Amino acid sequence: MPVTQSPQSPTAADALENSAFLRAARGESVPHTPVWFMRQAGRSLPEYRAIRAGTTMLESCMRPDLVVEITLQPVRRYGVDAAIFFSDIVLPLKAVGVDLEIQPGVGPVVASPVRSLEDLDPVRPVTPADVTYITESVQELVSRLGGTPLIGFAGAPFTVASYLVEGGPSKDHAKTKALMHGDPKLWHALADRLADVAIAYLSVQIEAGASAIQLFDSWAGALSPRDYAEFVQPHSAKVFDALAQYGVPRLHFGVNTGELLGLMSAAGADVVGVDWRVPLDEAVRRITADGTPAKPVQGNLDPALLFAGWDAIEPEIDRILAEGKAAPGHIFNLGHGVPPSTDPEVLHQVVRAVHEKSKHG
Ligand SMILES: Cc1c2[nH]c(c1CCC(=O)O)Cc1[nH]c(c(CCC(=O)O)c1C)Cc1[nH]c(c(CCC(=O)O)c1C)Cc1[nH]c(c(C)c1CCC(=O)O)C2
Repeated sequence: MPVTQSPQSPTAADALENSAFLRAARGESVPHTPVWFMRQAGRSLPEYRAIRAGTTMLESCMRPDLVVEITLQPVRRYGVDAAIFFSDIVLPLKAVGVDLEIQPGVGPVVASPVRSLEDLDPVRPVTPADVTYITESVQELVSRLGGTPLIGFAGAPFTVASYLVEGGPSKDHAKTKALMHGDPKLWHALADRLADVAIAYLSVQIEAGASAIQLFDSWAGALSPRDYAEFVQPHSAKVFDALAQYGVPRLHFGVNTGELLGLMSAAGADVVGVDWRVPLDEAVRRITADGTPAKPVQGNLDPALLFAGWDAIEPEIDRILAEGKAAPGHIFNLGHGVPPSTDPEVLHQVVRAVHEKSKHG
């Protein structure tokens, strides 16, 4: 097994290995339920808005000074149990020269959407030399974070393909589904290429010291289980298989994936992320329906609840912690990303409550 870079001191390495996040991800007993938030770094934090002023999103992702500071901001403010690397799912494409940008308030926009096999030529996996700033940022973060794990991430083949085929964000993913069914050969070539893109990008992050990885298939919930099984699962499985050699926990998440939880788990995830639509104990039933043993789950407070007041949030935390006990490990999170208008104080209160309520649990 390749040895990932350890933090400098043996005590930090020990604290890291025994962190609540990594223990829960491995299904081991924990001192408290670990908690972090998808999109914990970002516009909800005034210190993020200040440091990002005048720099585009993708430029920021290529500057280690900004990546390190932005990744650390929510860890400092909230005391979350894990940091997530500040980057974006389209960064590895930008890094190899695919013509795209991230438009504020919109998302990734691609200049020449994929329509033919020739359009795949620019879509190639990064080499470490393409992204020295990623290696540098991860190494610096690992040494600064000490006992707090750093989660690396990438976009899964379907979700990244959707941006490349639609040319930008889409509600129905209609062009992507049309390509999938109308030209399966091109679809599989694209998805296979994007599996290699994710493997390369995640390998760089793990080799630089990331303790876990999350594969975001945010938009997979748009697919029927049948389409997911035929057109998507084999490509995501390729990513998980290729990373197994590193031995770090592999998390998998998508929105609206209630019907897909079993298939997404079977793709090779060690931890299954769940949005707010399916209670965690029901998610465990769906994951184990085909006879596979239960595995740790992550989730699943509805981000909309962050605006409902503490009297509404607190019972939801209690419910989610109780339902999470059905799994061999539970990592508390939202059911999707932190909305930009969230009051950071509410997130801080959630972290404190999860820790307090789950102590010795
Ligand atoms: C689908 C997707 C994207 N990017 C990502 C996903 C999968 C996760 C999910 O489902 O939310 C992944 C992502 N993007 C970003 C992170 C940072 C780490 C974290 O979670 O804190 C992560 C994990 C930073 C970002 N990525 C982006 C921002 C906002 C940029 C800004 O601050 O102007 C951030 C902080 C831009 C982006 N990039 C993308 C979108 C939809 C947007 C938002 C567009 C907008 O509303 O402005 C594509």
